[in-house]
Amino acid sequence: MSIKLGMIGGGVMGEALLSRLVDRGIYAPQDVLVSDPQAVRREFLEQAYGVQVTTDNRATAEADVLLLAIKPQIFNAVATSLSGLFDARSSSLLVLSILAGTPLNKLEAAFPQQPVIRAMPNTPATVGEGITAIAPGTHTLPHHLARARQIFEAVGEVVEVPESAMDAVTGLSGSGPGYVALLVEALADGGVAAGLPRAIALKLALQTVKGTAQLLQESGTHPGELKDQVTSPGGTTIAGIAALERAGFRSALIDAVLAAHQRSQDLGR
Ligand SMILES: NC(=O)C1=CN([C@@H]2O[C@H](COP(=O)(O)OP(=O)(O)OC[C@H]3O[C@@H](n4cnc5c(N)ncnc54)[C@H](O)[C@@H]3O)[C@@H](O)[C@H]2O)C=CC1
Ligand SMILES: O=C(O)[C@@H]1CCC=N1
Repeated sequence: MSIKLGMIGGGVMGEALLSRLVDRGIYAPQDVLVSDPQAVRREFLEQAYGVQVTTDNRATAEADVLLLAIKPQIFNAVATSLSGLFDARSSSLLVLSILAGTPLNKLEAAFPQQPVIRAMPNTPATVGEGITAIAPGTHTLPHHLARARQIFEAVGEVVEVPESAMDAVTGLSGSGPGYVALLVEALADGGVAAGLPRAIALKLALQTVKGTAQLLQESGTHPGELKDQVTSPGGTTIAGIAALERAGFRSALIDAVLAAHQRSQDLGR
């Protein structure tokens, strides 16, 4: 069995990455081995993407690249299941960890002498619109970083940051899709409160968020300038913005990023 990509944990984020990597031809399905204790996940991933599946975490380390996509809380158990594997290994295994909070020094202790890269993708990766921050470890060489870039560019954009920035990245772009989903839902609720049918309200909310993000990105306009362009004197938008300011909208978002940043730090302890 020749395995090029091993993956430990085939849940939400693992699948998001896997689906695009296979779809884009970065890996052939038969070259991928996913380990997951849940039979239902293994059967689904095998059928949906044609990848190989196992319950044996050690088998995934036969690959050239190992993607860790388990919850940070079970990292120690997974590390124990792999112990001793690297003592006699002749070739290096590139380890890519997407675990929130889990620091490089902890990862590197579990994969002695191996190149390890800490990464933080986000769920828009599923549709190729993710953004992933990557931070190199002690044994990471330029070709390892290039490989990580190639893998994560299959699911969106990639930025390189020092590891010290990773908890902040997690609080912003890693967790960000949750905040934006809440925003879309709340905007639709507002539309419903103002008398719109639910389906129309959701469509309006979603396309407004998507279109505004695209406009900001493509035009390079500063968000404050776009806000000014929408805001007619004595008009509707300034009435809405005043209500948002009274409710502490901006500080709520700043606090959300800070709280998630803190939680990411706590998970690493
Ligand atoms: N969901 C998200 O938006 C993002 C998640 N992450 C990170 O990705 C990682 C995975 O998160 P999700 O995919 O959301 O979680 P998930 O719970 O959907 O997936 C985790 C998978 O690991 C499997 N698993 C449990 N014990 C295992 C073991 N001993 N060996 C192998 N597999 C095992 C589970 O059966 C499950 O399928 C986390 O560390 C999280 O911090 C990073 C960026 C975004
Ligand atoms: O909520 C979490 O812990 C993970 C990490 C970033 C997004 N989801």
